[in-house]
Amino acid sequence: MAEAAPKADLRALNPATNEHFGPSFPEPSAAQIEAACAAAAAAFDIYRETDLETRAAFLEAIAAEIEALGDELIQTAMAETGLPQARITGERGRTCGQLRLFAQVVRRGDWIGARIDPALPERTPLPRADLRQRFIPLGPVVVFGASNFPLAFSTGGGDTASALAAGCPVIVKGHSAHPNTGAMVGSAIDKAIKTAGLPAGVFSILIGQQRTLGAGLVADPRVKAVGFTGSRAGGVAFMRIAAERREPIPVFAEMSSINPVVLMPAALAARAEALGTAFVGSLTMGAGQFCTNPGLIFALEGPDLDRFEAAAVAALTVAPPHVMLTPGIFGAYEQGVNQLLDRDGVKLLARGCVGDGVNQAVGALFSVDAETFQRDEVLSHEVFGSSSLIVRVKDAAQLATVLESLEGQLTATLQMDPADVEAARPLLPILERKAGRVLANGWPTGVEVSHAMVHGGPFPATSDPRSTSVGTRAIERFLRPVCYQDIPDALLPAALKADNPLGVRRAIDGVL
Ligand SMILES: NC(=O)C1=CN([C@@H]2O[C@H](COP(=O)(O)OP(=O)(O)OC[C@H]3O[C@@H](n4cnc5c(N)ncnc54)[C@H](OP(=O)(O)O)[C@@H]3O)[C@@H](O)[C@H]2O)C=CC1
Ligand SMILES: O=C(O)CCC(=O)C(=O)O
Repeated sequence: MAEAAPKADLRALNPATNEHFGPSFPEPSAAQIEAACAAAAAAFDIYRETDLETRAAFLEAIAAEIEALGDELIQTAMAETGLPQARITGERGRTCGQLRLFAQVVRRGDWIGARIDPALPERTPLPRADLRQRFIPLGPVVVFGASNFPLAFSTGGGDTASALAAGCPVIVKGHSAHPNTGAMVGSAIDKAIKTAGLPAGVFSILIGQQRTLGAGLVADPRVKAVGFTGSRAGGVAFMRIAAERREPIPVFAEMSSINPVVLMPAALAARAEALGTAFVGSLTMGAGQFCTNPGLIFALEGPDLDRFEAAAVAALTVAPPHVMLTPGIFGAYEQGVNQLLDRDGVKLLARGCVGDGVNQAVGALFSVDAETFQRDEVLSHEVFGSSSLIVRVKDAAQLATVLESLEGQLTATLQMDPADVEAARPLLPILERKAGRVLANGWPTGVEVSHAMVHGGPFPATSDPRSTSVGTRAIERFLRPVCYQDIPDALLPAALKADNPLGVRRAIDGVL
């Protein structure tokens, strides 16, 4: 097979104008990939044993350095993504808040998970050894940021924050859709590294667009885990590379979700119009470029659903178009919508306003009956953007069956009134099995960064349903337990020494 022609050096593209701007980013060479992996490996043993205060202050310094980039960062991210100022400014706040939250987690030290089962030399018939456990970080982590969150899910975003909090050096594969934003945030992290006096290999960013870059990083034997947010195809490609390595490694990929919303009968009867309008608000926000976008609505057919549809149609018809992140993402959206337009049994209810700019998504709302939905697998594929499908069900039994047929999701939502509680009860176990977050009376877009948040779920929402990519539990993905048996106190890590110099919480014989 002929080799693909080499691509021109990467330059930023403004999706609102299709014009390139800013400097060229030459593709990182094999030697640069090698150097980043070697530096991360060399930094690991030093960084993972930094004291809690140093590591926490480092995360806070990253937040401060990102803020110090000021308006130039906001303007650059806007030009590279087409996202509006308020959104990028809010995202910067979320990014820095996330780093500061992880700093608190690091200081508290609970993540170390210290456990001590003291020796029982007199126990019969066999004595017990002294057993002490703590979590240690996995090693260098490769992070693939998302195109749709150039700050909060990218270079200095959640995966980077949680991996650094755990004590893992990070190598970011900079997203080709926002190279300048990535480079600016990378330079902020470099400054924080210098301030903290840490080895340079604690963080690096390689900005490029060749498949060999990401693939080479995931295959490198010094890399011990991967964080990814993006397409199902990309996530699955990295799962495969990671599994085929001589030493397979975990991949925490957040990929594809269509986020079912169930309109329960009493709620629908009481507030069909308000629900229809609010639904379109969530669907069209940010051109629907959220993996939490409400892509599927389920409700019993009848006049209340007709009212909901009428309100949604009225709201969508006047919804303005919005430029999408990249021409590629716009093309994929158009293809997804056109595919739905061609499907047997699928009815187009409404389109949004058409604009005169390039790469502008026009919202799309469809409806289908539950039998057709269940027969046609294509109807439950994610269309990334402001497209959604209303599935009309006949009765409660069919609703349960159709929910049971769904793939794994990041979220599942119930719009419900108090009178719906008993009808919702049997649905909850199904939704728990399908999704990482179950909501009542909200819309799934907008993920809170907190301790109890789960932004995860069964495949294909993620590659590993046991964790979350948002919230403080994300640190657990990058840790593994080690048990120290009869190790002398002088050699034990500080968290496990007899006099507990770190003052961390420890479980002694299982009791905290
Ligand atoms: N689940 C979610 O949260 C999101 C899902 N998406 C989905 O992804 C689609 C494309 O968006 P995008 O953000 O570009 O996601 P991609 O999955 O295409 O890209 C994400 C990152 O992974 C890299 N990458 C992807 N596939 C490979 C591969 N096979 N080998 C090496 N590197 C790879 C990309 O490199 P490069 O920069 O060179 O392209 C990029 O850095 C959207 O249309 C949407 O369907 C998008 C954003 C968020
Ligand atoms: O809705 C959000 O705030 C986060 C969504 C998300 O994780 C994504 O779109 O990648």
